[in-house]
Amino acid sequence: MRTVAETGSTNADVAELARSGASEGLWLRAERQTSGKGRQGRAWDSPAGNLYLSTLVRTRPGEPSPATLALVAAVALEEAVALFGVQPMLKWPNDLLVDGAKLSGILLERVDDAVIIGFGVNLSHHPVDLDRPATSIAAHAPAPEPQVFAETLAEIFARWLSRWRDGVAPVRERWLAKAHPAGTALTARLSDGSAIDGLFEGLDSHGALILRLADSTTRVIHAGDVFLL
Ligand SMILES: O=C(O)CCCC[C@@H]1SC[C@@H]2NC(=O)N[C@@H]21
Repeated sequence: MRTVAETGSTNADVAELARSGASEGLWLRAERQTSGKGRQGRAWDSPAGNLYLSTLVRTRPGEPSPATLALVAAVALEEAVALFGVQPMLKWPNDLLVDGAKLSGILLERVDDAVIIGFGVNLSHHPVDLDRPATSIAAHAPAPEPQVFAETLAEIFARWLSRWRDGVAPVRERWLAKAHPAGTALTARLSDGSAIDGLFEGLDSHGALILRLADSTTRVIHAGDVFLL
């Protein structure tokens, strides 16, 4: 694992390395980021003390849908966090929540056949944002050292990645076991600003969210933000 004191974004760095032919298995951790990227074009505040870590997966023909790597990342992170004494709940697509507050974020980006996966985890502190409540491991248990957490996560991720290559089913099952139950009321906010209310029905084979709407039809959501009602 490579560690740097500071960079703009570990995802941007790993994307650059992927373009120049870097192999799968590369991990890059920064102690802080100056231009951390979140989902949906948001910024990810990245002061020292928390985890900023990215890796790269090279996808191959015949493997499960690359979009389902979001589930691999989420189940690996959930397992790592639980090892440090905090039991989070997964929220689609790959947020970890503790008592409804966001503990971490995962950002997936495509570069040709590579998928860059970036993990941001609030280990020792969290941003205060009344619209989007956040929390940290430190708020519930002793905060791990970022390097120790990073190495633990990399090991667990490798295990889930290899299971995923044999088929997405066990990853999907694990995700569902750790997520909000079927029937949970959710609002999905799409990138065009529209919002859809529905009940959580499950995940399709690409890991997309299936919502049961009030008129009993289902709607498949591929990208967006989801809020628990
Ligand atoms: O918005 C989210 O929930 C996703 C946040 C992802 C943040 C991580 S921190 C490490 C990696 N580098 C980035 O610039 N972003 C991801």
